[in-house]
Order: sequence, then structure tokens, then C-alpha cells
Amino acid sequence: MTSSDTATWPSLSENHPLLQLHSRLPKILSNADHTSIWGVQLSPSSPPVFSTLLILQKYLRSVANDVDKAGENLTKTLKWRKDFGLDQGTASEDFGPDFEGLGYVTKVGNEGGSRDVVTWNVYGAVKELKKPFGDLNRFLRWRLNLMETAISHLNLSQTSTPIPDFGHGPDPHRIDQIHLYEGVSFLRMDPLVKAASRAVIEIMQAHYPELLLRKFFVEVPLLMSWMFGAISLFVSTETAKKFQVISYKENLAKELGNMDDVPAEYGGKGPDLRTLGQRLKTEAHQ
Ligand code: HEM
Repeated sequence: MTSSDTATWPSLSENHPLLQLHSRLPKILSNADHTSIWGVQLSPSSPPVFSTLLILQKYLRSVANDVDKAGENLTKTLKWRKDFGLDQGTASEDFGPDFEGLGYVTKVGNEGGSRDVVTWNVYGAVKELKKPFGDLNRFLRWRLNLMETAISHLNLSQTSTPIPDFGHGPDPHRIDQIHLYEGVSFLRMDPLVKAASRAVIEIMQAHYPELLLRKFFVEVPLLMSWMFGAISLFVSTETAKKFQVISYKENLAKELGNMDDVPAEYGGKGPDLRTLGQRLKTEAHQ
């Protein structure tokens, strides 16, 4: 039993959309033939389990409490997770040298005194596009592995922090994402990058609702700033509102609101990304 199983959700009226969606779980789970998501085992038991409500809340918030739509979307996600082979609890895959140095997960302290999970995508470090992007399926497995690792650090099955204000306040269980574009040397939209970014955007939109806190695009070369508008066209308005372009990498720490957990290269006082990423891994195993 986890601490989340015993935590109490703020009391809800009988007709609350969250309880309506919860009552549909047995059908959703049997239709999808899959019950796990982001480290949480969805449970239809009553009284409802805290971690199950946290997941349902995200699905409801992403569709303005439309219970039918939330149920449909959750069913699709669970089916997709099963097909994609997520939640199998196997040892983490080694993606080899083509992905070396391209992605990190760290934590950055926030104003509230806790720490936000952050994913770093160092796309500017890609020298040969074919290496990470040539095999779309392999790239997707790598990118989603980074996302799933970041989510695992939210400890959704353990937490007892509900979304404040009966689900209307800011969701504390979200992650920051940072794209580092320094050194990008491809001035046109390569078909491989186009295919990879479209596929990730689609999957994130369909299967990772309410998980993005903020998204930073750092050191976008002036000649490529048009790409921001072009790619943002495929993203929902709600998501695009969370985007921020940072022209000078030294300004990133200030925007993140933390010095100690951000590498000196990005205006902080912390060590490099490799060290910070390793630090989080060690912490998680303690
Ligand atoms: C050739 C260099 C580039 C590569 C390899 C690249 C790669 C990617 C990939 C793989 C994604 C999918 C989302 C993710 O992984 O989180 C993405 C998304 C995106 N990229 Fe880039 N990109 C490049 C250049 C740019 C530039 C110059 C801009 C301009 C700011 C840009 C803006 C965006 C935006 C707005 C998204 C959508 C974000 C989202 O919804 O997740 N990209 N990029």
C-alpha cells in the first residue's frame, strides 16, 4: 500500500464529473485491456484511490470536464500504451551512441519550496540528422522513454497532493520541458525532423494531457525563428501559451527561477546537465 492509497481527496459532490468518470472505470479498463499509466495502477475500487483520481482529473481537465470525451481519451491512451509496450516494467532500454548527450531529466527548485521535474532535449547537439531521426520508431521510443522517466519522478502513485481548489487550481504534477537549439546547423526544415517533431507533438497531445508546465526554446538561431510559428501551428492554443523562446542561453536560469539546479552555461550555478541528471538518478535509487 502506498501513501497515495491512504491519502484523502477533498470531498466531492455525488455528481462530480470526477466521480462520474470513476464509475465508468470498469468499462474503460476492460475495453482497453490495460490498467497502468505513469506508474499508477488504475483502480475502480470504492472509495476511490487517490492516485487513480489524480489521473482521471488530468483527463477531465484537458477536455473541460466532458466526462464522455475524457473516458474516450483515456481508453485510447490505455490501448496505445499497451500497443507501444509501455508499463512492462522491463529494464530501461539502452539507445546507444546515436542518442548520447541528447536528453536529460533533472529537477529544479521552485518558488513554492518544492522541485519541478525538467526534461532537456539537446537537439542542437545533433550533428547528423540520420542518426537519431533516421529510424522514426526508434526515435519515438527514445523520446517517450525520456518523458516516462520524467513522469516517474513525479511519483504519482505516492503523492498525496491533490490539485488545489477542488481541481481548479494549478496542477502541481507537471513537468518543464526545455529544447536547446544552440549549434543547430540545418537551416531548412528537414523531412526527418519534420516527421519526428510531428509524431511527438501528436503523441504528446493525445496521450500526455495536463503534464506540461512550461516549455522553453533556447538559443534559436535568428535564421530559424520562422520555424517557431511553423511548428506551433500543429500545437493546441493551450499548449502554445506555455511556450517561451529564450534567445540567450545565459537567461534560462532567471526564467526558471533557480540558480543552484541550473548549469552555469545557462546562467545558473550548478554543474553540467550530465552531472545533474546523474544526481537525480542516484537520488531516486536511495
Ligand atoms: C534542426 C533543428 C531542430 C530539431 C532537430 C528539432 C526537433 C524537434 C522535435 C523532435 C520536436 C518534437 C517535440 C519534442 O521532442 O519535445 C520539436 C518540437 C518543436 N520544435 Fe523543434 N527542432 C529543431 C528546430 C527548431 C527551431 C529552430 C524551432 C524554433 C523555435 C523549433 C520549435 C519547435 C516547436 C515550437 C516545437 C513544438 C513543441 C511541442 O509541442 O512539444 N524547433 N522539435
